[in-house]
Amino acid sequence: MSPHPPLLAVSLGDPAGIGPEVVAKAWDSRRALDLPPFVAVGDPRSLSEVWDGPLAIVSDPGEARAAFDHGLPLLAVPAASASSPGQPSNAGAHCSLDSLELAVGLARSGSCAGVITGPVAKHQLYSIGFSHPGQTEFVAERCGVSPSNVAMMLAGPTLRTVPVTTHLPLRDVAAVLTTGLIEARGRVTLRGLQRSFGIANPRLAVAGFNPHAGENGALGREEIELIEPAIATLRAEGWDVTGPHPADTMFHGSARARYDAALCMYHDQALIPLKALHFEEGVNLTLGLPIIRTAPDHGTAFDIAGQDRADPRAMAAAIRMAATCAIYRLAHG
Ligand SMILES: NC(=O)C1=CN([C@@H]2O[C@H](COP(=O)(O)OP(=O)(O)OC[C@H]3O[C@@H](n4cnc5c(N)ncnc54)[C@H](O)[C@@H]3O)[C@@H](O)[C@H]2O)C=CC1
Ligand SMILES: NCC(=O)COP(=O)(O)O
Repeated sequence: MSPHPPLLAVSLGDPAGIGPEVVAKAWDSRRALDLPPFVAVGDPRSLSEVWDGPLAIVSDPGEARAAFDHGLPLLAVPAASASSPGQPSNAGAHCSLDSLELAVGLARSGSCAGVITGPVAKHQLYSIGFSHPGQTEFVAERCGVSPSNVAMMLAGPTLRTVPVTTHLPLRDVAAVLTTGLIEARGRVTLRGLQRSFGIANPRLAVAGFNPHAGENGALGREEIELIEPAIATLRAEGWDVTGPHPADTMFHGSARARYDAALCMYHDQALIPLKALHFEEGVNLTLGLPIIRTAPDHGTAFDIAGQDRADPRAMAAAIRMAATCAIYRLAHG
């Protein structure tokens, strides 16, 4: 890490999930993993339920840097009622949303150099009136960016994927896919590869939608009618874009070596290969924002919460990636 690492904000996510545990374990490993300083944002009880380490309650993020060596700095957002690990509640969902709001605000105001969001349960948030598909779209809205102009990138050591459509029923995907949306996600991805990863001439591989990328129209016409025109436009803008590729053959090792990111048509097309290869260290990164936002690739894992079984490596990778992007942006604008 750089000699002056940036301070980051980390929301704990749902207090009944594994977010508090993986954030605490990441802090425990801060020296071994050379993590930058961060301030956690969330419910103090959710941490003390699962962790015996030292908490440093702070009232201002400015206090966090000095506290970080000796205790996990926490901006407390107490839940209205205590929640037990593995047992989500409305109070916990409200707390996760308030923590997200505060942590995103710290990044937007410049008090922190970026935000890492802990896992939330989408169905819990929907049940308290959350109207965004996920945290990605929430953060975009808070930053004044249209959801179609951001991209959810899942990044691991040998693969980066971006789904064009995110959280919607599979049967609705074809109706939502448009050439304009594919182009927009492709453009955000290509610029993000330049801006956040320092790849001067990024290569984007675009997946088909149907089996065998439509088999020349015999197995579906989305490739011909929607995807090929989007690829042609991006190429005409000068980008290195290939496809549409049959999705089943674009993720093996030698195929992955031919591109910097894969643009996929729907959630599972992008997330299955990433999690199959890199579940333990996968990072979810939102491209196209004025701020830096990352998250671990996993969810709330209510099935193991409170059992000391949660692996903190994806959270640590998300913290590290946010710091790397912040340092890169500081140097290159
Ligand atoms: N960024 C976010 O906020 C995300 C939130 N979710 C939410 O999480 C909830 C649960 O989703 P699932 O599909 O069950 O995915 P999940 O990632 O929570 O769990 C899937 C499986 O992986 C295991 N697992 C997950 N993270 C782990 C870790 N760090 N260490 C060890 N084992 C781990 C779990 O125990 C479970 O068996 C959903 O409500 C979903 O909305 C899911 C993905 C991302
Ligand atoms: N499956 C990825 C995921 O759920 C991440 O969503 P988001 O809350 O970061 O938008």
